[in-house]
Amino acid sequence: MFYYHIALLKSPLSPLTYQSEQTLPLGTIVEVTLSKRTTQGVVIAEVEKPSFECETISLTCKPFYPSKTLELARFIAEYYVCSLGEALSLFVPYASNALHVNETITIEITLSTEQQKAYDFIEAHPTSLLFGDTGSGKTEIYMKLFEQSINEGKQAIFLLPEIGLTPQMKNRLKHHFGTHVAIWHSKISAKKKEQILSDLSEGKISIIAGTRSALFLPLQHLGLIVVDEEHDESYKSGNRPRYNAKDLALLFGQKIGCKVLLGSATPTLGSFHKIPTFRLKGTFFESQSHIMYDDGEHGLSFKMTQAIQKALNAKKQVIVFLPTRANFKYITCKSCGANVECPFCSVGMSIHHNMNALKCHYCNYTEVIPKICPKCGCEEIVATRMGTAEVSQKLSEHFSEHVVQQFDRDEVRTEKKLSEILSDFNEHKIDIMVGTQMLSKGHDYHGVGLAVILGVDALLGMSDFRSREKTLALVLQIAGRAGRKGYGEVLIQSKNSEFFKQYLSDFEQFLKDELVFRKNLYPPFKKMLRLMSAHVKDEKAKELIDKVALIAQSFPQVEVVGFGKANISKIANKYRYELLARSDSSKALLEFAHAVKLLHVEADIDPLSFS
Ligand SMILES: Nc1ncnc2c1ncn2[C@@H]1O[C@H](COP(=O)(O)OP(=O)(O)OP(=O)(O)O)[C@@H](O)[C@H]1O
Ligand SMILES: [Zn+2]
Repeated sequence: MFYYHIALLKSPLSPLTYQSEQTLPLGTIVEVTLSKRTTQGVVIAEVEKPSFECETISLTCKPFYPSKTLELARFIAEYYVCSLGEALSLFVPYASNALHVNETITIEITLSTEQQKAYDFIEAHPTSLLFGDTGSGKTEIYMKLFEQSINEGKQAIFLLPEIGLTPQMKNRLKHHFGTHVAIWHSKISAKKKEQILSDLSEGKISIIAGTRSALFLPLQHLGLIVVDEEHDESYKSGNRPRYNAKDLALLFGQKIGCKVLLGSATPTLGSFHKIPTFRLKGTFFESQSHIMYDDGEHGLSFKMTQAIQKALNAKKQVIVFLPTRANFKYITCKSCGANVECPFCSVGMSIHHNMNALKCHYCNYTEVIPKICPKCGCEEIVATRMGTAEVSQKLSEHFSEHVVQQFDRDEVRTEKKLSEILSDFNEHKIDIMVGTQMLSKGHDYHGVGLAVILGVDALLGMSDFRSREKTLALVLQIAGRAGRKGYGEVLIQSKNSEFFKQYLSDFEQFLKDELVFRKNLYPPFKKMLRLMSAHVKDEKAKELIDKVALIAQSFPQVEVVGFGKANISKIANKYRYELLARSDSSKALLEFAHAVKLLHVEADIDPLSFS
């Protein structure tokens, strides 16, 4: 009889011991029973006969995890504080009979002299950062790298924040690489996924373009990972394991020996600080942009409608950005000052006029818009902080001859609708597009003459040490959608125009100044860890975080920055508390995280969100 440690897939449990009559290679996927239920696990180690009775492995499966994957999963389990089974579950296993086909291809792109310099720099560095302005032509450089990768008989992964949002990118890839490229994201159908996996194992696919989960596909000849828009927070998983695909790409690069390229017009401070950087300046096409400010109250101002009118007169298109969905973010009582809150979350609910309802954006709870303040009974309650639906409506009324389109998650619910809107926009069937963050995601349209940016002061004022970096990056990305070819204007509504004036034309200077500000306090100089407790009973959640704080005392190298109620102290009826810790030593921080083995407490290493 042989004995093995089995990591149970998708289970938070530590590996368990099972027996087998035949020897099994490490990485074999097996079926075992646990409390009378059949479940899948992975053979991770052969062990001595244990002193207790153990159950027999019931079945072995064909697909398997190679030793490299086991090694990467071990790192993920250690670093992101999860079980090995959970870490392995991220990966798609390998088929046993994978083939490889060598092909050569030529694509029709000629790089400019500057682009070629960037390309040579990337070729010369195993890991690099392409810090290229919006519209500078980063994408074309990636395409050339993919061409080279195919011609070397290697495979490449092209990570994008939300490929679903950019059908344009899909078209560019398909145009150059045809069936050599496959698109992968969590919303493609199971059937389609199966087809891609089968094509992969037959060696038909050389490039996988997709969201963060694409990193875990079985690629035997991986030679290159490109992480586009590396600053984008959607690379970080919001669930356990809370990994960051960008950081994992860098790790995979080291462990597998493949090349890694990060690209962005607004790189994160961490990447800029650590990684050899090529600076690609200016736009590929001749273009010129003019930035204007409006320091009025939040809402549509005369200056704004004038600027829009001017762009429309010049037959240009306009994009209007706001960080808020719905008609209004809050409904506020004039007497007691309170926002009407969700009964299950400690957040104000938003007004959606099309449903005549108040809706919670955290748990989706919906109720009728009240006529009086539920707290004090006062009859004067007013809507505050305009959202996309309201601005769209106002602009449609004001510019009734023109087509206005709302562009956010409420309006764009399917991929079909998304491509329709974007292709209408491309064909200039839409004059004004009003949207949320979705507007900032790498769209390349040549007709946009004006970008209007609203509501950024609220983002700048968030209690997050990264709020300056995040807000500036967002504004730059949106501004970068205007005037990609020819003349473009940007109008920013803000009372912080000094800040934007100083840095919008020089993000690099911002990064340098920010490094000074973060020194000795925050990443990239310190490591951070956030521990969160959540429970239906308030006192239980608090008790848990108190326990965590007590455990922290045994780790002298770990500094507790603070602990107590989370920013949003209740979501979906669960009370939330948090502890924020930092350290110079990654090792000490992880030891502390692993020492906190409490049910209902979750660890988030290198946290990006503090809400
Ligand atoms: N070498 C080239 N030959 C022809 N067209 C190019 C070349 N490089 C860039 N372009 C064109 O310039 C425009 C901007 O390039 P691209 O979209 O690659 O910029 P980007 O750096 O990815 O921008 P962003 O950061 O805003 O997404 C595109 O329309 C692209 O097709
Ligand atoms: Zn709610």
